[in-house]
Amino acid sequence: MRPPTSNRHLAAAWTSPSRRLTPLAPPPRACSILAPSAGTATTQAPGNLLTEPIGYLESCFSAKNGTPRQPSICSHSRACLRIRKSIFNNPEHSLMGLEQFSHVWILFVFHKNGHLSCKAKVQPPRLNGAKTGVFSTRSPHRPNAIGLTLAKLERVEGGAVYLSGIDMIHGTPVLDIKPYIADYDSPQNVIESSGEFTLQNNQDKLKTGSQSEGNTDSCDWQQLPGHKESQPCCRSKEKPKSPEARMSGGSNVGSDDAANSQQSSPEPRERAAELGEESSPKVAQEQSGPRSQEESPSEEHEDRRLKRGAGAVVPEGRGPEMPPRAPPRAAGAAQRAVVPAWVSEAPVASLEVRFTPHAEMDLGHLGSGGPGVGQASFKYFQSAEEARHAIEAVLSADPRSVYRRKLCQDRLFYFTVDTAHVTCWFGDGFAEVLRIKPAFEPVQTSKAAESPGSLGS
Ligand SMILES: C[S@@+](CC[C@H](N)C(=O)[O-])C[C@H]1O[C@@H](n2cnc3c(N)ncnc32)[C@H](O)[C@@H]1O
Repeated sequence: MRPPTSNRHLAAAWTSPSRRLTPLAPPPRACSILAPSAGTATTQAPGNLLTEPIGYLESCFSAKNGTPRQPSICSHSRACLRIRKSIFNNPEHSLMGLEQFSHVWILFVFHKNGHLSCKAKVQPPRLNGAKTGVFSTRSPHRPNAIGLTLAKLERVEGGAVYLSGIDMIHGTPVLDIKPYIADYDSPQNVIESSGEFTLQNNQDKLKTGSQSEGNTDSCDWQQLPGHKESQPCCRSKEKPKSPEARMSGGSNVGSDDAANSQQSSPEPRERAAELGEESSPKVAQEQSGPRSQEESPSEEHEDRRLKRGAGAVVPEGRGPEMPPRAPPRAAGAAQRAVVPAWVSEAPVASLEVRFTPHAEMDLGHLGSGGPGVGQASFKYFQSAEEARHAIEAVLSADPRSVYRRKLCQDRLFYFTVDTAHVTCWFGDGFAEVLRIKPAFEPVQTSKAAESPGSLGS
């Protein structure tokens, strides 16, 4: 039976690593991605989406639950991507020069979306139950289940790329890697450069495209009634760094372009960085007043095939729907990345994170491969302290779905990071870690010696 949406195709297609060049059902519009098949001259009919993962991510997060909602939440989260030999006979050739960049964009497939419907409106955790259009969010549940993450490039080794600050789970099919180049990828720097974008055309972009270059961190991805469990959201006590800040502190040398553009980092970008949205062009709403665009009541029941384009309407993020579009921005605004108020002033506070003495002890044992732990130690973290930071970062961002946050407050929450299986509960304004046990099935890396845990800092 043919699944109803291309999303279903996309997610299903990548469940099996052996699957190659999967044609998706022709969508109503032309779209094409050529698969980077080694030496193959690939042709395709318009409307077919042909992709082949360049590799499958080895990540310290084994499941969606507890995985940060954006990469900047947890700087210690690590992963490794090995370029497959079926893509390039000599994978290392394809990575030549990449080590000169400090950050990379990772394009990937949300292959574990689970339920495969795609709604026009979603409920980002940051909105605590309010809805907004899927394209104004970073929800994994989108017409094409493609994710975009800006990760720190720790090092390149042969045909493998070692990353940190990631928000993808183990086994995620990766479609592409691109270097982060601030001059190209940041509105501020686009304007300052003498490249192909001018102030004027950037302003035009902002005016015409103000609806939904999805740069919100939304996460829940709670797709409305019936969908019980969703995924984490992102606010963090751990102060995430902008790409620029991270670059300047990093050991990698950025490109000239990237280096030049590190010097200016407008305040809105810092805020965006906290949301993991640090460097894609932002053309959302200004934080000044809302402007309504009504939608028909029936729209919330429509899936992606039925209707697009109408903006969601939200009274300051408190109503059932999201804030509306902002009025045309002033000329100066084009020089800055802008995000809606509901992103920068989300109603969900970051949490204080506590560890019970028992949990502290567990963590110590796990880090040292101590009693009851067998030979398990961390594969990605370099120390118990690092594991602790990562757990704190994940929890302070309140990884619960809106459903859990509102209706199951007293339930225990579990997640796994690296080899640590964490049990905690949430109280008013805090999360408390109760137990940390070795995960039964620790995240595997293909070679212990090449574990991202051995990354230099
Ligand atoms: C909100 S998305 C954001 C991803 C990316 N930064 C973006 O903006 O497209 C991150 C969440 O997606 C979920 N996730 C990560 N990898 C996934 C995968 N392979 N399949 C399905 N969901 C995934 C995790 O729950 C994680 O918290």
